[in-house]
Amino acid sequence: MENGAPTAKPVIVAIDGPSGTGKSSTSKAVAAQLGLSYLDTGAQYRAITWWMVSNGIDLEDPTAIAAVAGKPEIVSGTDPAAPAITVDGVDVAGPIRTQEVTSKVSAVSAVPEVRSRITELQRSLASGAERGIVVEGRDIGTTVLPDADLKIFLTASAEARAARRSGELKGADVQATREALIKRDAADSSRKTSPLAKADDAVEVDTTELTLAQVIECVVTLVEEKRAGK
Ligand SMILES: Nc1ncnc2c1ncn2[C@@H]1O[C@H](COP(=O)(O)OP(=O)(O)O)[C@@H](O)[C@H]1O
Ligand SMILES: Nc1ccn([C@H]2C[C@H](O)[C@@H](COP(=O)(O)OP(=O)(O)O)O2)c(=O)n1
Repeated sequence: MENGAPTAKPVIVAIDGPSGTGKSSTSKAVAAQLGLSYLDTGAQYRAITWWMVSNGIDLEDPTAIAAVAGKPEIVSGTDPAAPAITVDGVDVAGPIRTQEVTSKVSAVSAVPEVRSRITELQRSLASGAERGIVVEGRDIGTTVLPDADLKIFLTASAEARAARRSGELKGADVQATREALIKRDAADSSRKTSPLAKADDAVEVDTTELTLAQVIECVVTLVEEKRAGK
């Protein structure tokens, strides 16, 4: 605090939506631009899934998943310029993005014991962010941080999302990517515990026809308006 000026109240921003709508790229850029922390909650669910796969846990059996949900120590960095994630001290930023983890993460993240463990980590990171934080995921506005200052729900057509994702996975078939995306969204939206859903008080932004720069600008403006009390 300089010259006795009051420190700005930390701002909590929740960004939810299905896969490929732009949550990670938007959240990282908004956090960097506004000097806030950043948390990728999907990376945490991927990390616990990676640990389960590496330890041979039967992922068809929710009881087996629940029994070991408390075992791995997951540590997330919150610097938007260098998002980091470790499991029991091992850097898993690369391994959590494999096709195998992607195809299994919905089954693991549907287990209530996994969700309560990860939700606790998320709340602790959010409350410790001095200047505020942008947290992206599926249930942030509805369940993890229902009192967030601003909630955004990003959407985009399945075609746009599949094209974006297959662009990332160099050479991936757009049709196959589209089907895998739709299947994962359906699983994430239909699970019993904190499914992917738009909070009643979230602002919905359809990014189908917007560039990433336009989405970032839109969210930055919404945060600034909130901070100004508009
Ligand atoms: N509005 C947009 N227009 C075009 N491409 C986008 C847009 N938003 C994100 N992307 C690209 O789409 C891909 C998926 O975005 P990402 O932020 O990872 O989505 P999510 O976190 O919702 O799954 C990335 O390669 C990103 O650069
Ligand atoms: N808050 C969250 C975030 C992610 N998940 C689950 C469901 C998602 O399919 C996976 C992976 O999330 P991630 O955001 O990495 O997915 P994308 O491939 O970027 O779309 O994790 C969740 O259940 N709750």
